[in-house]
Parts: sequence; structure tokens; C-alpha cells
Amino acid sequence: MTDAASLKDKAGRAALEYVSDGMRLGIGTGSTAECFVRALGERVAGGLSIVGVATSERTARLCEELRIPTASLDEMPELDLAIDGADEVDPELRLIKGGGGALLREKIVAAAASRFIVIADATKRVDVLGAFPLPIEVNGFGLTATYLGIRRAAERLGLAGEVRLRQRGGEAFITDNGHLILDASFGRIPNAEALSEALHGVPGVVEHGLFLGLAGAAVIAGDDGVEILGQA
Ligand SMILES: O=C(CO)[C@H](O)[C@H](O)COP(=O)(O)O
Repeated sequence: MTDAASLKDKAGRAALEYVSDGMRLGIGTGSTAECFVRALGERVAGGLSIVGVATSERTARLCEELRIPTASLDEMPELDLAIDGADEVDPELRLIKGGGGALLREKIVAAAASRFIVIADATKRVDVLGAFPLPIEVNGFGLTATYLGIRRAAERLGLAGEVRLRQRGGEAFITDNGHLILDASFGRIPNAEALSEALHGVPGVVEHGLFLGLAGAAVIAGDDGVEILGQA
């Protein structure tokens, strides 16, 4: 069996096939996205000309280190392609994202791109989203009220489970946008569209990690090779 790190690297490198000269490129966050960025860095060093928009400060630093040219999304608000990892991918290419805490910028960048391709190892494939706790980015003001609002919205849809404030090193995790993350362990989410809409209706919720109708294709690396789902 191939280890997860090698599969992430395979998926990241395979995605390079969809990158061409002159592209305005959304660049994701996480360990799989990092494999893509490192492979992209090699191509840029070899003469490929692209401009990237990073989905996090972490990715921006890596791009700088690898001398990959970047711009802000305001400088380049329309992108040809975005490539990013995911925590879960279902058969309809609906995703859970945000394990790395970058979901807000990731969603804005994915939505700004004409095409959004997900890269993942095969362990990320699921039949129904929800085994991975759903990250929800929230404002710090009124955290408890927002927490209760999320619970009530989920309960109305028959979803329940632990909702925990994400911590890092004993302190609340703060996103690049200065917000907090609540990780909601609702279990199977058969009604992702309804949940997405309901969460957007809770004041204090900035964004959530359900990426619905955004990904056009997924590059999935498994023991038997790389599989492309959807239209890349
Ligand atoms: O959404 C993300 C970051 O916010 C990541 O893409 C997601 O967590 C997958 O990460 P990894 O490739 O490290 O498994």
C-alpha cells in the first residue's frame, strides 16, 4: 500500500497537467496543496509563467519561498483555474474543506475561478459527507450565541453532535481573517445543501466548509494510480 504522503504528492503533481502558460491560478492550502505548490515551483523555475492567488498566509509564504509570482485577489479577481485539497469528496464532487482553517479564502478563490479542481488521496473519498467534522468560521463576537444558533439550525434538519471550538497549542485557533473555527461533528450529512443554507442564516457564521457545486473535477490518487472524477 502506498503511504498517504506519496499519494498526496502524486495528486499534486498530476494536477500540473491542467496548468498552462499565462494562467491566473488560485492556489490552495494544506499538505496536498503544498505538494502541488512544490511541483508548480519546479515548473516555474523551468520557465512556466503563471500568476497565483494564495488561499492562505501559509501558502503565500511557500509561494514566495519558491519564487512563484503571486497577486492579491483584488489585483486579479478573475482566475482561470483554482487547485486545492479537501477533507472529504463525495460522488457529486461536494466537499468538506477547512481542516487547515483556510476555508473562507479557499471558497472565495474557488468561486472566483472558471474551473476548480480538487486534489486528494483516495482516503478522502466518501459516499456521504460528514465523517470529518465540518469546520465553520465564526466571528469572535457573540461566540456562544452563534454556537447555539448553529446547534438549533442543525437540529431543525435532524442533525446533532458535538460542536467544538478549534484550539491550537491550548489557545483558540485564529484564522488568517481574525475569526474562530467551530468544528461540528454532525456525522452523516445527507442534506448538505439545506445545511449550507441554514448555516448561512445564522448571524455570526462567516462561512462554512461545505463546498457545493464548486468543484468541476477531482484528481484522486490511490494505490492503483490517479483517477479523474468529473470534467478536468
Ligand atoms: O481545506 C483545507 C485547508 O483549509 C485543506 O485543503 C484540507 O484540510 C485538506 O488538507 P490536506 O491536504 O492536508 O489533507
